[in-house]
Amino acid sequence: MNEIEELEKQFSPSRWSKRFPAEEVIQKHVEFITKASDDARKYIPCQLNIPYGSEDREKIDIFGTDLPKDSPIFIYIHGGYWQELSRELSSYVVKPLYKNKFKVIVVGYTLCPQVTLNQITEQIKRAFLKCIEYAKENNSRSLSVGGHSAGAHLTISLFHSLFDSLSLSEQQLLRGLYLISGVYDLTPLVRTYVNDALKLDDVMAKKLSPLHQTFRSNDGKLCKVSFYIIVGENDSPKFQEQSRLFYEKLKNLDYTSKLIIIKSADHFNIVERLNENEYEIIKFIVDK
Ligand SMILES: N[C@@H](CC(=O)c1ccccc1NC=O)C(=O)O
Repeated sequence: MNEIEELEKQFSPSRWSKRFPAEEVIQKHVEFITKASDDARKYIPCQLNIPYGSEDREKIDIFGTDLPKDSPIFIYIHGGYWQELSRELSSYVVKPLYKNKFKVIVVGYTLCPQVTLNQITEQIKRAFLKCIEYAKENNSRSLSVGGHSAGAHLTISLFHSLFDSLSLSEQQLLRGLYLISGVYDLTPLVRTYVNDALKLDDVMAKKLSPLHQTFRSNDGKLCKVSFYIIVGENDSPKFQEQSRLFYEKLKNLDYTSKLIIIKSADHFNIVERLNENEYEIIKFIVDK
């Protein structure tokens, strides 16, 4: 394999599953998330399609609208290399958290190449501000955010660009960030198929990479947010390495962080299992 082929393999999560061959693992993933997401919308009281902007996909879905008003909130940002999937296909994460009396907000955003990745980060900021507004109106006890793959990148980008400008009471609302199989360095993607839709150059890729961005140090542990950097045992070596490096970066800056390797999980069942009550990530979210 030449260097580019090796890079493409490292950044093709489907090629590292030990359960199914590449095409099959994606097909099964989409089947699973479609069915489980439909079920969530059918059985869990929700308010769908709440706009946070004027674009078609600038909407959030709120689940658990029958729960006590001040219930804790979990916000979910889906993955798909910023160019696939949707919030409609992502309500499969709701059920176990709902059973644990969490409201879940699933965030939609426009995909590349219709918009740039930088524009997506701006959309996510606006979506999050809408969630904060909702949390304040409802006197919510806490707000946590979780993202998968590209969604983990968007989650940490949100923290990087927005956290310091929140009021103290808004900052104190934020409890945990759950970064699942995330992408933290975008520079290797520039030379792969992923960039056909992203159209990033080296400068922009670096600017948007959490591993290259400057985070202020958490002196005195003023920021109380807990970071969970989670990656699958069967994610590619590059994905595992990026998670480890990002965890080390946060740790060195004194943020409360935990690195969690999920045994026998690949890039896809690591999030599919958010549909299971006994899953360890659910316990991390609920027990914190
Ligand atoms: N083309 C990719 C697909 C992919 O990366 C993906 C698919 C669904 C959900 C998340 C994904 N990855 C990152 O956001 C692959 O080969 O696995």
